[in-house]
Amino acid sequence: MEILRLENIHKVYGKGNLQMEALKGVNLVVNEGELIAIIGVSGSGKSTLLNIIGTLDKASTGKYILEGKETEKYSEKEMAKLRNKTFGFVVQHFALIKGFSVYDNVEIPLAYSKGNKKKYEERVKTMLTKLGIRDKIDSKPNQLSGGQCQRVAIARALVNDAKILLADEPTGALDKQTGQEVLDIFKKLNEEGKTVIIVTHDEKIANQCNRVIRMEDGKIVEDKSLIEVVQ
Ligand SMILES: Nc1ncnc2c1ncn2[C@@H]1O[C@H](COP(=O)(O)OP(=O)(O)OP(=O)(O)O)[C@@H](O)[C@H]1O
Repeated sequence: MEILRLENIHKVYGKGNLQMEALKGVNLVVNEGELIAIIGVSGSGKSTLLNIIGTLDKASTGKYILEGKETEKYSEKEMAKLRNKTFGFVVQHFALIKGFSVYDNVEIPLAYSKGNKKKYEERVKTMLTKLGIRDKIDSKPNQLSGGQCQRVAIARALVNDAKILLADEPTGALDKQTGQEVLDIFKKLNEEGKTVIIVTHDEKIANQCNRVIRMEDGKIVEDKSLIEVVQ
């Protein structure tokens, strides 16, 4: 089932002489439960595309239909709420808050939800257990390895039960083995039903995804399925 659709998306940064077109007419349909890699050289528009998919940024022109509704139709406030419940974000350098414990970092997305504190505490602990870092609950990020930091970031991305995980170079700051372990987590989450989109320039990572989208100069130049998706 379709979860999101981009139609003829263009993204222009800057003004006047300094204009730069980062996306030049991108069309893309993502179905629920896909595991997608977006690859391409530096500057080809991968992060721009991921940020538009995650509604962190807006297209200059074109249509974005998220779960059947045009994103243009949402107010800023509605969009923020929808973003928080739909997307989990993971980035290359983890983006953890240094002075916060692991627990506090993972709890951040819940701070915006109104609900039972006890229930949230259970939810954070469940996520930490799932990611194999329950014993690090009181540690600060500088006491953790890179792989452990990325697990904390993934736990944070999942704590709201996001349907779609968006990861921008999630293995980029990790050694090969730790990067593979992080990819294995994404694969497992995908098997459990999450839709996962990973930006990477590592072909070995991309080749383990079900679908590989190659970007070049702001356009999708290749979109291939590596594994038949059972409908
Ligand atoms: N905020 C911005 N203002 C102006 N230009 C930008 C901005 N963000 C990105 N760009 C430009 O848009 C183009 C696409 O950038 P983008 O970050 O999407 O590429 P990328 O494929 O993700 O690259 P990388 O692999 O290096 O992260 C680049 O030429 C970049 O310089």
